Amino acid sequence: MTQRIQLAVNGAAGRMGRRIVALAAADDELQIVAALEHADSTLQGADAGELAGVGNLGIPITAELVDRPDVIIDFSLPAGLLAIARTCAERRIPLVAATTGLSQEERDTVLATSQEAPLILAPNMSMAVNLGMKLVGEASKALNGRGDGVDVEIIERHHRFKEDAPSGTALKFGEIVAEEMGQTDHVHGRHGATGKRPQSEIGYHALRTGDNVGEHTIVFGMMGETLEVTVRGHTRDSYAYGALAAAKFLASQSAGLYTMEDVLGL
Ligand SMILES: NC(=O)C1=CN([C@@H]2O[C@H](COP(=O)(O)OP(=O)(O)OC[C@H]3O[C@@H](n4cnc5c(N)ncnc54)[C@H](OP(=O)(O)O)[C@@H]3O)[C@@H](O)[C@H]2O)C=CC1
Ligand SMILES: O=C(O)C1=N[C@H](C(=O)O)C[C@H](O)C1
Repeated sequence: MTQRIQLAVNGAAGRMGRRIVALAAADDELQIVAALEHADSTLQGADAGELAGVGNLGIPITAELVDRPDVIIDFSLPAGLLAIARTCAERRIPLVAATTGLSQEERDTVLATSQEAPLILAPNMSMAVNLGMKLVGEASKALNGRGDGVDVEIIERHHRFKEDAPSGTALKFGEIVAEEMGQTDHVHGRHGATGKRPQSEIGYHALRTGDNVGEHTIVFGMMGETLEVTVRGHTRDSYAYGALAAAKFLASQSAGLYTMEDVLGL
């Protein structure tokens, strides 16, 4: 029998961490070897499988990574990602980094990990969202320079518990559009006497309602017609399956920066 890929999960007691634990526990190619949380977590010592609803796995939530797993998946907070990225660089452990809400400086710090270890840093691991990014890139290229102008607005909806806005995915969509169309002003919501809308803007609108697991709509508004690209998550497993695929991909790579396009073959 081939050796299973030994997986550690950072943020293992969170909404995403629990889905990663549950799906990895049912995956013949993976073995969960560590479930990490910050030292102050009230869930220290609890069994990761029990928390994830898949029964006792004999893997307690802990703050310390004792052994060297083949790969780590992180869904935590910026501070948690920065700490685990440091560990991955020191021990040359492949890292799938999914946490959003990083400052530019934090992002650069995490990206530097790729000099020592294989790294994917992606705001969204879902197949549909990553395909949506390709489609939005194509649309932006095709619409660039259109005579009567194209107004791009990005609307995202997430659950009430989300701690960052706009979503990392919305920002990435904006980056993709701006790369093709050249908008330089990124505007977050509008209020008051805004004046006419300049073509140099991309507008971002973050809705926070109930238990929404994530929706993104990219609006290309023109004179006479509108094109919209929408991606809707139905469950968190859309992200979790992508993260597990990324972990399997990354476990056998050498140090460097990889993308979800590499993983998904897009
Ligand atoms: N790339 C992608 O595809 C996706 C990315 N995300 C991103 O993943 C992140 C987590 O989302 P979600 O699971 O919903 O959030 P949760 O708040 O449910 O989970 C985060 C977990 O990380 C824990 N944590 C906090 N600080 C640390 C630390 N220093 N070290 C280790 N663990 C820590 C939290 O503990 P405590 O609750 O005690 O603070 C919590 O258990 C967010 O940034 C979100 O935007 C989410 C979905 C998809
Ligand atoms: O916090 C979430 O839930 C999500 N966060 C990610 C983001 O900020 O883009 C990805 C997904 O939309 C779910």
